[in-house]
Amino acid sequence: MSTVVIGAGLAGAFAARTLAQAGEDVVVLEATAHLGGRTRTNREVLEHGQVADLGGSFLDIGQDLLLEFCVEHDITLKPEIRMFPKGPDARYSGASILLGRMVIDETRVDDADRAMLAKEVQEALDAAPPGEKETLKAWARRAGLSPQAHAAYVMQGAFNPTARAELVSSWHVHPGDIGRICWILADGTDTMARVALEGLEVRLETPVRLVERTGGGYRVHTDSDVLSCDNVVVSASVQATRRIGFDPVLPSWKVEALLGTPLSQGGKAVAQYRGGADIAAAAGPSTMTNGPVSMFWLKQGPEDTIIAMGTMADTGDGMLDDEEATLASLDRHIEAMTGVAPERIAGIIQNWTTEEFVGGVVNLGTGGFARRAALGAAVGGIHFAGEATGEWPSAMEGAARSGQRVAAEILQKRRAHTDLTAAPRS
Ligand SMILES: Cc1cc2nc3c(=O)[nH]c(=O)nc-3n(C[C@H](O)[C@H](O)[C@H](O)COP(=O)(O)OP(=O)(O)OC[C@H]3O[C@@H](n4cnc5c(N)ncnc54)[C@H](O)[C@@H]3O)c2cc1C
Repeated sequence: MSTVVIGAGLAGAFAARTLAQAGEDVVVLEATAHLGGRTRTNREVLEHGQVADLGGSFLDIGQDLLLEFCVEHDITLKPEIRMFPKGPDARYSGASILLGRMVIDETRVDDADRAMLAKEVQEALDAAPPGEKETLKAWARRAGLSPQAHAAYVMQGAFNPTARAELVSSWHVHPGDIGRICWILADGTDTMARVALEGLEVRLETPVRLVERTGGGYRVHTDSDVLSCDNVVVSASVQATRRIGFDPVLPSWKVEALLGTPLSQGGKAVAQYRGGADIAAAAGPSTMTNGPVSMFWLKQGPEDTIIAMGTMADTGDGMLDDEEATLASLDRHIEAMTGVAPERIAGIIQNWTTEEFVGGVVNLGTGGFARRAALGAAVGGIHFAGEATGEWPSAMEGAARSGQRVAAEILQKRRAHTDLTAAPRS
């Protein structure tokens, strides 16, 4: 066997697929019982065969590798959703996000108030734009926003769940290069990894414990097996990579990069309701809130059902471990939008903070490109993929591209070796 890929998330799936297509022998070892990693989809809990995406769900404009992959493999994308409207001057910005539907303290902010808040924020953005690394809170203070505009501006940071929304860098919402046009996968986000891994050898519930260098290659240790190979692809999150043993130990620059790269913390809540048409009409494509569900969006299903999916920051208040309390809060947010207590028929929440083989949500670009380069650099025949390792920051596209990158590294090395051994001796 030539390559062992650790992890069946998008990075591992795209690495394995690219290698296999080039004729390499590949085995994928996945710690959990699921394909897709942080694009996990639950198919058991919701009624009418509806799927619950527990991790990544939006393919945003610019995620071209994955969008093309979906088109090529007949993976159905739901029609485009504009999560956030354009601002008054046709820009997407921290202010235009505020033009979307909004619930603060479980009370709907009416349209006139929202427009006032957005105007106040837009004027402040024009007068004193935030610095690239300035946090939402720091800028809101510097700009002298009113208390309500401050609250509304800062709560946007929790949209891509993070423990301390106010400490997210302004870069994440201004300029708003997120949520311009998004697509959701009709059959669940994990469909991409499932399709990419079709026909490949994948061993589920097989956590890798140790990667050991031998004379000419590597031995990969699981609880029940030791696999020998020429190359290893590590596609686990930074948190999960820290738990894998390496013998000899990884060089200090790699360890420092792994230790210095935080993941945001949080999860996802998904609830299914009756009365879908009324909820859709009142709530619009997406609603921002000041928690515990930071933002939710809707997907209509059969028989007038509707699914609300929301991201949750882990603020340490225990909500991510309290399914009923979290779903009840989502109910109250829907009620705030519609004026009627909704009839919930199913629900599920996913805590990524405590997920053993992930340990968080995403790397929010806090590392900078120097750290990304160190995270992605190979150590001998050990190649590192994953959303935190590529130029594309912290998203499904970044993960998939990083998988292709490590596959190219391995194939190039293989070609160079073949050329060398085939070269005539002079
Ligand atoms: C709640 C949430 C919402 C998100 N929303 C979006 C979104 O809307 N759009 C978007 O583009 N991105 C989104 N993301 C981010 C996106 O899902 C991730 O960036 C991407 O899926 C990461 O893929 P990956 O392959 O790098 O890592 P992972 O998906 O973490 O895959 C790594 C795999 O390695 C396995 N593993 C770890 N350790 C071991 C071991 N020792 N042995 C064997 N296997 C191991 C893990 O179980 C996992 O399956 C979201 C993420 C979350 C959690």
